[in-house]
Formats: sequence, C-alpha cells, structure tokens
Amino acid sequence: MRFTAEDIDGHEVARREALYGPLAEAVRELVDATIRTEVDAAAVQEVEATVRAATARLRDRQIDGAFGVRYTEDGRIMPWGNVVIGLRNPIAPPLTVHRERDRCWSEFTLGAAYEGPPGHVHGGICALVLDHVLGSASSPEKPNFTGTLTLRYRRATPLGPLRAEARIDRVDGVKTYVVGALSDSDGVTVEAEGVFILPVWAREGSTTTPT
Ligand SMILES: CCCCCCCCCC(=O)SCCNC(=O)CCNC(=O)[C@H](O)C(C)(C)COP(=O)(O)OP(=O)(O)OC[C@H]1O[C@@H](n2cnc3c(N)ncnc32)[C@H](O)[C@@H]1OP(=O)(O)O
Repeated sequence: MRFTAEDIDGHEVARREALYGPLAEAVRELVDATIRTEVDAAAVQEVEATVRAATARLRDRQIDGAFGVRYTEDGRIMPWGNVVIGLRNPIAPPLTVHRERDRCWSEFTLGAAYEGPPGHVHGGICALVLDHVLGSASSPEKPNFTGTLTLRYRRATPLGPLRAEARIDRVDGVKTYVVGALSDSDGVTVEAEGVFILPVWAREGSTTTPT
C-alpha cells in the first residue's frame, strides 16, 4: 500500500493543485463531450489524433503505477489519485467531503459519465460514493477499511445534483458502524449501512506495516 511522505511546503502544494486541478477538470469535460458530441466523422478523427498526441506528451515522464496517498511533513494528505475525491483523477466527480464531528456530507453533480439506467446513476457509482462518504465519516484520522457495505436502492438516482451524507451509529472496538444515504432534491434514493474496520497495521501497538 503506497503512503509516501513528500518534503514540500504549503506553497508547493498550492502550486501543484493549481497546475494539475485544471488539467483533470479539462479531461472531465473531454469525457463528457466524448459521450455527447454529434460533430462529423472528420472532426471526431481529428480530435482522436489530438488526444492521442496529448496523452503521449504527458507520458514523456510519468511515475510507475498508481499515485498512492502522499502526505507532507505537517500532516497534509494529498490523495490526488483517489477515484472519488482525487484532484488529479478525471474519473473522480470529484467530491469535496465536509465533516462536522461524527458526520460527513458532500454535495456534487454526476453527469453523463456516470450513467447506468438511461438518465440515471449507475448503481455501482452510488456504491462508490457512499463507500467513500461513509468511510470518511467512520474516522477523521485513521485509515479505516470497508469491511461490509449494505445498500438499499429505494428508487433510481437521477443524473444531476446530489447529496451524500453519513454519520457514525456506534463504535465497537476496531469496528465502526456507519449509516448514510444518497439523495436528490426529492429525497433519499439509496440507504447505506457500513462496517469500517481499522486494519491490523494501524492498531495500537501493531508492529506490522501496510501491505
Ligand atoms: C483519503 C481518506 C479517505 C477515507 C475514506 C475511505 C473510504 C473508502 C474505503 C475503501 O474503499 S477500503 C477498500 C475496500 N475494502 C477492502 O479492501 C478491505 C479488505 N479487507 C481487509 O483488509 C480486511 O478483511 C479487514 C481490514 C476488513 C478486516 O480484517 P482484519 O484481519 O483486520 O479483521 P480481524 O480478523 O482482526 O477482525 C476484527 C473485527 O472485525 C470483524 N470483521 C472482519 N472482517 C469483517 C468484514 N469484512 N465485515 C464486517 N466485520 C468484519 C471481525 O469479526 C472482528 O470482529 P470482533 O472484534 O467483534 O471479533
């Protein structure tokens, strides 16, 4: 498991955010446009060549494998490759998760890239978002892992503006039980319950390391 310390200060973090955030946002727009475009064949082929050239340019220099979770010496976490919140991940909507004591919530919009049933969010994407928001609520600091996630899809979730929220129900040793929901403007679409578990290597007195 890749947790990496980066010896950089707040200014450097901000510089990288300002550099890579707009790139990821531009690629999100590209994904949306790729799904929805109706331009002619020549224009599609021209854009394909442009995109392939842009990808090759970025690959001139790249890391091996995934981004991992990086952190600075002053404790700032940079989960920039994360599929839900990652600043550098165009697949991430991305969510900004807010916290207040034992509750977390996020308001966000899911567009054409997240479609399952026509005009509606894919059920796996609902699970993805709820897993992350419930997991965030389960612990402000420690890296809890999803042990069990149970969902009840009450009605289809329309693409568009949505809200996910979660709160701790109870804590039992290394297990934190969390409840939450995904909602649109008409109310709850998906209910969720999760058991989040502190992995062995993060437990008090553990001498094991993340694998
Ligand atoms: C940037 C910040 C982002 C924060 C939000 C992140 C949210 C997203 C979270 C994820 O997506 S994590 C990725 C998906 N999850 C995994 O890949 C987990 C894979 N499974 C594991 O790593 C281990 O199986 C797990 C850590 C879940 C448990 O293994 P352990 O060996 O640590 O469990 P252990 O045997 O010590 O059991 C501890 C307790 O948990 C219980 N338990 C174990 N596995 C369970 C399970 N799967 N479900 C429910 N309970 C479980 C077990 O019965 C026991 O209960 P008791 O204390 O009452 O005896």
